[in-house]
Amino acid sequence: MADFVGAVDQGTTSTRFMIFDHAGNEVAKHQLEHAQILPRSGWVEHDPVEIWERTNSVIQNALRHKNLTAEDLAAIGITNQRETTVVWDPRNGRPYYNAIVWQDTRTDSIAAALERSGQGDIIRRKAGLPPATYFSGGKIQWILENVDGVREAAEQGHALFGNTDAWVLWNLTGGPDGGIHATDVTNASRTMLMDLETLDWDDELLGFFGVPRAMLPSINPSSDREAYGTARTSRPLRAAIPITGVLGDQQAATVGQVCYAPGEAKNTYGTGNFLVLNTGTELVRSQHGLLTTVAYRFGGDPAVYALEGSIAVTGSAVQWLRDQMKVITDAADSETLARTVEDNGGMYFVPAFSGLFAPYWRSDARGAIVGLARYNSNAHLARATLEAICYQSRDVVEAMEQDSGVHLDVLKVDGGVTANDLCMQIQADVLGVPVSRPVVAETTALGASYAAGLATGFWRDTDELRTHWQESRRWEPQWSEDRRQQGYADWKKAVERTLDWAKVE
Ligand SMILES: Nc1ncnc2c1ncn2[C@@H]1O[C@H](COP(=O)(O)OP(=O)(O)O)[C@@H](O)[C@H]1O
Ligand SMILES: O=P(O)(O)OC[C@H](O)CO
Repeated sequence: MADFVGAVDQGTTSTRFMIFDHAGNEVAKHQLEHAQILPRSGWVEHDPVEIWERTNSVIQNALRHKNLTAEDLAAIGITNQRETTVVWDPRNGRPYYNAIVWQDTRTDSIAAALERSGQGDIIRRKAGLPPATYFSGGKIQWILENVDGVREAAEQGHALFGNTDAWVLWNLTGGPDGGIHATDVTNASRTMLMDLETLDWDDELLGFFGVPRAMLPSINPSSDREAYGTARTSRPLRAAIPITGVLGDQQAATVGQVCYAPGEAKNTYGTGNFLVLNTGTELVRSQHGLLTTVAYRFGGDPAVYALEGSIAVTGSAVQWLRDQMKVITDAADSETLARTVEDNGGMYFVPAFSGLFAPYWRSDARGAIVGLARYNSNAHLARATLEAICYQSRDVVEAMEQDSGVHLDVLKVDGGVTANDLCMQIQADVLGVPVSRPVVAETTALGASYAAGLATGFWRDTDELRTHWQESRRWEPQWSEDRRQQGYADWKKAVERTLDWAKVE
């Protein structure tokens, strides 16, 4: 009898494999980073072969470290960085080009042209998304137009598209030897190619980007007994394990944070930040710069939708302090350094490296540090970086409250940055509501395991999953209302200064 469920979490900076027991406790984990390839300003790529090799290694290592075998796993889930686009040749498994990452802005002229032609409004209505560099449609178009031979190959069925879920799934299920080409509704809802009502690829949308249907994976529920087949490759599992859960990482975190009722929300702090609010089985169309997206679909149940506030740069601003500016040597040092000052010393940092995502959607924005005086130091910059993470989250919380009428009485958080105690305290201060982190902080992998385990009966239903959630830490707001209001007003002024900077053709 298999006592555990496993999940691959293929993220922007790393890939991990995690194993959970029946009570949702972490049993094993292995994680490996992959290279961030930055060929030009605004371009961000990953090597899909490296990602697949890392996936293999983390599965093997997580099992080996705990003396487990594949037979100990009842099922596997896959969750992934969304939108990041891989196009490969199914005859040999070779990618035609590096994966174009969600943060990459090379498709800004494609997005601008969609807006100019009026097609942007059709994309908003059908796909629930503003035309932006963020989503997969423009990235596929770019590969079709710029990589020799791919368009012809795609028309003949020799080029497959997938986000990294589909790439990992295809490889795990046999690769060129019968690999399954499939994705789930949550990933498909991030392409600008799927109609949110029919939950199918839409010919009009495919036409906007010139994407042949033959390259697209089948769209399936996020939790499904049949669609994703079994992991049967000799490596890394050496046994046939059913793959029964697939969903985008932010939707997986929503499932892991047990946000199963309309009005429940979570905010994940990783490379970027992603606030997701469950809106139930009704589509809510944002009037304030949020995305309408699919939260999850379990088996034959109706799809559950969400409003999402996606922020491109949060934890990656801390990486920038470390790698580019050499202000710190480790992400955790951002806290130590920021604690040496009382406040930001008047300095605001808006890390609009990829333009601004929600709620602004301005690809012409670029990063700015404003309010500088000779008094300011590295410590103020560290503090301003943590504040930027929190103010950007306030921007999307405000938009969410305006769109949905839901007023949060507590913000559920998770992700790498939540290890930063000062940042979480600032978040409570900036929002004026408590911030709460669960015991299992790896909610993304947990949610993918839940999706997989629900399909096989390892877990009965979402009521059972709810009983697993436990708070580990809570931060209460401490700022006065005056300080909160003044700080936010200054932040909004700083955001204004970043706009209309980059030239979009
Ligand atoms: N103590 C910390 N303080 C601030 N940021 C941190 C800290 N620890 C990790 N991070 C940031 O968290 C991010 C990684 O979080 P993770 O949830 O693993 O992200 P992802 O899933 O996007 O790869 C990195 O951008 C890193 O800079
Ligand atoms: O891999 P993460 O955690 O940075 O998440 C990336 C998002 O899915 C992008 O939409």
